[in-house]
Amino acid sequence: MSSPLARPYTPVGPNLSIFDPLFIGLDEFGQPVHLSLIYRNILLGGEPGAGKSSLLNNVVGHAALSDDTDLVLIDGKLVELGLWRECADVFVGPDLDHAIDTLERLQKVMDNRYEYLDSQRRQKIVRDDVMRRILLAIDELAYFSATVGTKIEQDHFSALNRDIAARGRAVGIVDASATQRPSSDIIPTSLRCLFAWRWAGRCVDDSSSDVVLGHGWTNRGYSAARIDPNNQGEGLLLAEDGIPVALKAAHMTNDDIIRVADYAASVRRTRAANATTPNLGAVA
Ligand SMILES: Nc1ncnc2c1ncn2[C@@H]1O[C@H](COP(=O)(O)OP(=O)(O)OP(=O)(O)O)[C@@H](O)[C@H]1O
Repeated sequence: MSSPLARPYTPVGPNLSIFDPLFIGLDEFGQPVHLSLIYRNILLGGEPGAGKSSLLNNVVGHAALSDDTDLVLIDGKLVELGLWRECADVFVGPDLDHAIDTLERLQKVMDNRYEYLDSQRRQKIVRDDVMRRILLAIDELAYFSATVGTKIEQDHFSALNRDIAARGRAVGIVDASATQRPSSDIIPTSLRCLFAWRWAGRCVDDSSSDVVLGHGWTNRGYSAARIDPNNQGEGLLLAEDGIPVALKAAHMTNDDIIRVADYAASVRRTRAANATTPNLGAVA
């Protein structure tokens, strides 16, 4: 089986699919790096300013231009993903109750989809399935799991996110979570292991880098603490079956994002107006 990193071709939007490879940046030789999101989750970690939100915007941008994908965006800072609000089926700002309510509904969608697959004697959705794919993007994870609300609410949020990351992939739900607090309480091993893709931007120390990439990578010579703090967007990208590769993340300026988001929103409005089939996976 070829590596998901090796897929060479991405069509031009708006006919993108979340099944198509996502262009995510350049490797240390200046070569484009693509990755496949479907059936996988992506975790982004690193110190403030490392470039996580910028990279997450690439992920959301690809999904926004993907005709088969709904967006569920949860943004503790409101402004990191806020430019995609018009494209989103659900947009959650710094509101833990709303975030929990949204994840509970997503969990229900996930359960319904499993019942449907079971009734069809199938294990996972495929490209020509009627079920729409869903991107769940969360920035900043720690805001909801450790900062606001009570411990019970935070744990409930974390449990929901973990369940969706664990069971959502086969039913077309991709979880992309970012945090500037890569510590074991925010990203326990049990959560990290659910993310096939992990990108560590500049980290304050080796142990933070290992929290994102996995224990032992620093000892093998891969630590995001060695990244120049002035080199924003530079990081180490790890696929589940590989070794970390240096990646300079693709970067969209604010104006770029506004242009892409406005275009994607208008395509989505047109599609919704012309829709003839019900949306089986709607979370809105
Ligand atoms: N790939 C990139 N190429 C060039 N510049 C970048 C790149 N990524 C980020 N930057 C620059 O770094 C700044 C901070 O990036 P970003 O907001 O993505 O960091 P962050 O890790 O999300 O920080 P925080 O945790 O504080 O939100 C951006 O405003 C941009 O100027």
